[in-house]
Amino acid sequence: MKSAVGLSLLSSALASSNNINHIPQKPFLDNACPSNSILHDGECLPTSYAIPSTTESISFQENGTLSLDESRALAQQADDFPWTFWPECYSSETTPEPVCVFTSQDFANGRGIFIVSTSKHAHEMLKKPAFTDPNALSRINKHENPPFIQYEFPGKGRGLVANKTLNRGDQIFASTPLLITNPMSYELLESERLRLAHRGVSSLPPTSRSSFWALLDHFKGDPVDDRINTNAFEIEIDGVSQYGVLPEIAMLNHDCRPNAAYFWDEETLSHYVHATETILPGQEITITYINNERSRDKRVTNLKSNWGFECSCSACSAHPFFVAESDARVEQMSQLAALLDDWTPASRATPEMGEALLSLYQQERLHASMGVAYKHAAEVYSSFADRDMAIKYARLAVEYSALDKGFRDSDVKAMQSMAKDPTMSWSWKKRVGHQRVGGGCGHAH
Ligand SMILES: C[S@@+](CC[C@H](N)C(=O)[O-])C[C@H]1O[C@@H](n2cnc3c(N)ncnc32)[C@H](O)[C@@H]1O
Repeated sequence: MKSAVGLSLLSSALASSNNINHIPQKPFLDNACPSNSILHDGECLPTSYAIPSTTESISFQENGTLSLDESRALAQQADDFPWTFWPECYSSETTPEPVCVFTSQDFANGRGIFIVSTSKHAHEMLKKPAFTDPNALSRINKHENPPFIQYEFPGKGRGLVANKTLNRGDQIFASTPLLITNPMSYELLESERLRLAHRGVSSLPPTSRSSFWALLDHFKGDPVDDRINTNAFEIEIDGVSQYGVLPEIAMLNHDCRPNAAYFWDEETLSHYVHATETILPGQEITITYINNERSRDKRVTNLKSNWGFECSCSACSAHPFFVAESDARVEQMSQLAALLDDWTPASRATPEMGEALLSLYQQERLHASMGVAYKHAAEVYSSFADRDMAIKYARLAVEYSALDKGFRDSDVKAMQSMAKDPTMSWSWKKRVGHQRVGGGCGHAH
């Protein structure tokens, strides 16, 4: 299960009061240095800053002495250099190559982005449609006339409240991150990691920089690090789990029974949020920061230890009787899911179990993750060769899972195929002949 706002575990181990001052910026003076070097503190820069003729295989050296203006001028001197500033880099014994801050102020029509990563990873990102296809972001970062207003909630700070009816499947946001940071940066000295993060924020275009500084700093440590820790989403790029900060989506508060779901689209480097049920005007729009398919105590502990707040959502603050009932349902859900996941010849799974699982998800108001239950139901019906029921639930699985996992997700694609023709699914007839223990008719369809 993906986790949402998620850097706190990593950073709490590393957090300290080691605040870094903003990097001083000196005005850049046109200089009389040769074209492959630059004036710095009255001297032409050393060879580690030599400008390559191609951006493909640049290996940046550890550096850290250039002002932003100087590094902008150096970047401008290189042919086809994709970044707005010459990257500042640091390395340690455990980093395979220097970790640098790469900024593009042009990215996403001038919204900008900075990436703290190795040159190899950052240049892989440049090959994504988000950078290469001018139309890839045509539906992204459109924040005019939003379907919500910002509201201050006692005890949980700012949140977003619907100002019109949102139906299941309605898009609420689609945004690109202001920053992406690779966990490898945690292998640098903390002062160097923080320096790269501060440098990145200073290098964003002014509007995006202001959006970053307007974010909540829940833990009150280093001001940049804290904003990242409080607001980052876990995102995967080229198989590597990283952290991204998206200021619009970071305004959504947590609820264990959320009414919206999000997913990350790696190709467009965009994060989408959709309504997963009807949200009426005046209702808060919420997402989940955690896996909710666990007991209330586990959810509360997770939120407290990783995000530092007491969960006050209705599922967490209910009367102990209702909490116990909810926990029992969640436990039963996990048992049913395990039975439905058993594809051995001894499997006792039945379509009735799939129906029971769906009912429990609905009772628990876990609409945002219903895709999982619909997938189980589609597969179990397919395994008993019930074509129509497999199609019905496969269609629902696609609709719900696409909101939660994204339209490129492998489960979504598998359910799309099943909805077209269940007989081609790997699960088709897998359990025909199995006894339907405890289920209605007691025989296979
Ligand atoms: C990503 S921010 C959400 C927006 C935030 N409320 C703000 O004012 O910017 C996450 C922070 O919001 C607060 N928060 C989110 N959901 C909450 C909840 N259910 N109960 C209490 N505080 C919550 C916590 O301080 C958490 O660290």
